[in-house]
Amino acid sequence: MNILDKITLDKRNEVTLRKSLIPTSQLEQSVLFERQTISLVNNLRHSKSGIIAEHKRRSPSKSVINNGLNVQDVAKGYEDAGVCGMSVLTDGKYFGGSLDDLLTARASCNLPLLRKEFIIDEYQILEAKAHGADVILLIAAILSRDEIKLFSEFAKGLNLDVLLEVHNEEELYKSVMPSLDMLGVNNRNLKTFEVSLETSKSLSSIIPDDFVKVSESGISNIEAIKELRPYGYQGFLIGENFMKTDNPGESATEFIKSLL
Ligand SMILES: O=C(O)c1ccccc1NCC(=O)[C@H](O)[C@H](O)COP(=O)(O)O
Repeated sequence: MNILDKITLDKRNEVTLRKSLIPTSQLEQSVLFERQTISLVNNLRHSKSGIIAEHKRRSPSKSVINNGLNVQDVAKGYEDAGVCGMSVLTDGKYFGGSLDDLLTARASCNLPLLRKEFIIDEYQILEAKAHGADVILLIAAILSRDEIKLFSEFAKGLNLDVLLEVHNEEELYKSVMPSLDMLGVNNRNLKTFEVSLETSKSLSSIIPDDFVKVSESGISNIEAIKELRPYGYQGFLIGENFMKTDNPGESATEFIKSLL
């Protein structure tokens, strides 16, 4: 069983439990449910850096990255650095995140926030909206085409942007549809955890121009971004490179300064 299968299996049990504890009507009554969302895709279209900076305490590939930070400082630091958006991992078991992290990030900055989660149920999209997210992630490797259509249309109905993540050609061909805003290529091989920018480069030409292209994972220097831009990438999702430092906001500031 690969890591995504394991995560998805656990997620199904987790979502069943969460649904039994908090009814959808309660999520829909959250004050944040009525808030006007901020579009990440618009920011990326007009940005010079295209950086989406992530809050990530640990991961299956790296175990601990950084447990000593608070979300508020990280969110404010990223906003001051001038990133386009912030990604907040909300999975607890594998990434050490939570919906509280999303809520804290929402209270701390005005950046578009991506709920970085393994979405397998519409309920998680309602949770995202109720906790201040502007964007959801859908992962093609764990969803059928029908599920991608259902979840992306549901998210668009809530004024959320949709980032669809693929790892290969097959996932890309299966997923392309008008209810997506951004197509993300994940450079991390989930069997070996190796990262290679070649994945983004090789898939770029088959991503239709209607979508903003985002390269995800393993971006650790500005040279990577300079290499990826000629392939049409406008968004760059960076986690570990910032989070492994004592001050992710400062690292993002330095990174963006040397990029522009
Ligand atoms: O990061 C992992 O080890 C991982 C393992 C299995 C599924 C997903 C995983 N990561 C989620 C992400 O997409 C990354 O956190 C994100 O792209 C940032 O990557 P990085 O800059 O390499 O931290």
